[in-house]
Amino acid sequence: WKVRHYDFDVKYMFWSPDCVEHVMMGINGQFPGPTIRANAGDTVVVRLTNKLHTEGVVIHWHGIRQLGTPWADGTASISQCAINPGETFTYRFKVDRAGTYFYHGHYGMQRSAGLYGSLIVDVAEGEREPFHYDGELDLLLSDLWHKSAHDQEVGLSSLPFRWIGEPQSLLINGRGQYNCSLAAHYSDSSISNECNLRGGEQCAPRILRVLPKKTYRLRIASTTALASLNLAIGNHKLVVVEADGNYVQPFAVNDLDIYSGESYSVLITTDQDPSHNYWLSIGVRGRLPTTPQGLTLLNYLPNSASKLPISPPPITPKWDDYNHSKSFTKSIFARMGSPKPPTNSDRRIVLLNTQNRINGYTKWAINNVSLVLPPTPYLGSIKFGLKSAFDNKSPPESFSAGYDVMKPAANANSTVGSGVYTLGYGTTVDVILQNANALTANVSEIHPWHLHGHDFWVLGYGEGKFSQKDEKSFNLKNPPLRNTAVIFPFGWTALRFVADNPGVWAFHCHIEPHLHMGMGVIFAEGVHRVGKIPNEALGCGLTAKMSFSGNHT
Ligand SMILES: O=C1O[C@H]([C@@H](O)CO)C(O)=C1O
Repeated sequence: WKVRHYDFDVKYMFWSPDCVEHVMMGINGQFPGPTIRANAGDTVVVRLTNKLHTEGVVIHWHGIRQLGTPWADGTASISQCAINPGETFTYRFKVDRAGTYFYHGHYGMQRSAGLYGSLIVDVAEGEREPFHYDGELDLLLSDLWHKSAHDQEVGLSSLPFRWIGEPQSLLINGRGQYNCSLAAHYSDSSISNECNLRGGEQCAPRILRVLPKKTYRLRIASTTALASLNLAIGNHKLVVVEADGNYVQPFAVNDLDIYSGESYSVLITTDQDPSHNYWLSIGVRGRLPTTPQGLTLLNYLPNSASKLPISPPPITPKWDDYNHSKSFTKSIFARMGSPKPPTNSDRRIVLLNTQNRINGYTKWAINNVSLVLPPTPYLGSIKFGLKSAFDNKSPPESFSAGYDVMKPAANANSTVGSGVYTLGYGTTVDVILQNANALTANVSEIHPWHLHGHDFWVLGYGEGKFSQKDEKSFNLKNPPLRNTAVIFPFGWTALRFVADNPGVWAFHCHIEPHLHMGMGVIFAEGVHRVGKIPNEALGCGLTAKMSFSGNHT
């Protein structure tokens, strides 16, 4: 087992991810940030230096459970204090399990500003993956706005509310094309001018070079701020083998849906006519898209990459074809031999997802509470018993039985809050995520929910309001283990996990503006078992005052 050292300097820089120059957050002068690569069992050490002039920063290691190191989860106000300009914080954590992961900012809307990169964990040295492949291609998917993340944030927090709208570009490995199209050549394309790229530009696509008659593993992760995506490669089947760092029962599809916060590995076989190249396309699902597809080429060597495919890029399924999405999502099962869930749970928390207006401001609320993060991070305040650091009243376990999930919310009793769900250490917890109508009649949106510190089993999905009898439909035989699960419009999703990782963990919608508008909850478990929190994680709020008096050990 090795220790993998990285030095990350975060700063703003000019960059042209979609051929238009923007101010982006970069790491070591790169966008996206450098790829972290390690083997299962290794320790990753990242010395993060904040070179922003006027903002704090943190980085979350998405999909890494932080067993025994909850202070390294990289969530401002939850696991640590934001790192001040000029300061360095060292993240040290074990990557205990092979898989496809990524990292991203988790303070304000810094993920939207471009603070992200890939984190890939190979199997331990001497071990083998349960499937064969000859080569690997890594795809980190994201979306880009021409409005700055600050501008977006102010709009979301203003009266009247200003929504961020749809992204201007979709990016593959941080590269997209706003003012031209790689596929203009095909008559039905919406953008008519062909890109004139030589390959060295920041917005030139990363060509996927492959040899004929081989098998490749595509590692795909989505760190979009908003967009749900569908990915397809002309003429090629995708065999799904991994989801969120867990092996799944392999299944073949023509295209795959990926929501923000999710990752997949798919195997492709380069068994098509080797005299051609093929398109890989991504397009928006679940919201009326105004964003052109993101494109790159699957380049069969030794063909030139400038040889365009003979057919246009695969067409993204219609944005509101939810049956297509559901059929994909419901095809995902754990690989044989994966850990099974406990047969019963100790507690069931039902979380109603509503869009609300609170004092005129547009918010998202969970059981009528819209999350606001406190100035003192929970991990320190709970460990040291600083009760005044956040709302002591626990948030509701459920919502009123009479609530009509098919109608816009009556907002009378919605509030903002910073309360915590305290989970008994080692108990089995079920969470039912209940979707509902948003503020506009007959509208219910997709929300991908991401849990920190854990994987959960996805026990099932259903339509309408969850009821006790739906429990009978739970899959306890081979439910997939994931860290992110979607709720479909007007539906529910049932999850189960064991609260056995001492720490304080965010559970939230991975859509950046929705989290910012309060769409999340906080779980705390076994915090008295947490080891020594590094002082640098405690230097703000009430824990900072405490460290002056020197009484924390
Ligand atoms: O949170 C959101 O706000 C807008 C819309 O509901 C109001 O403008 C939208 O599409 C969201 O997802």
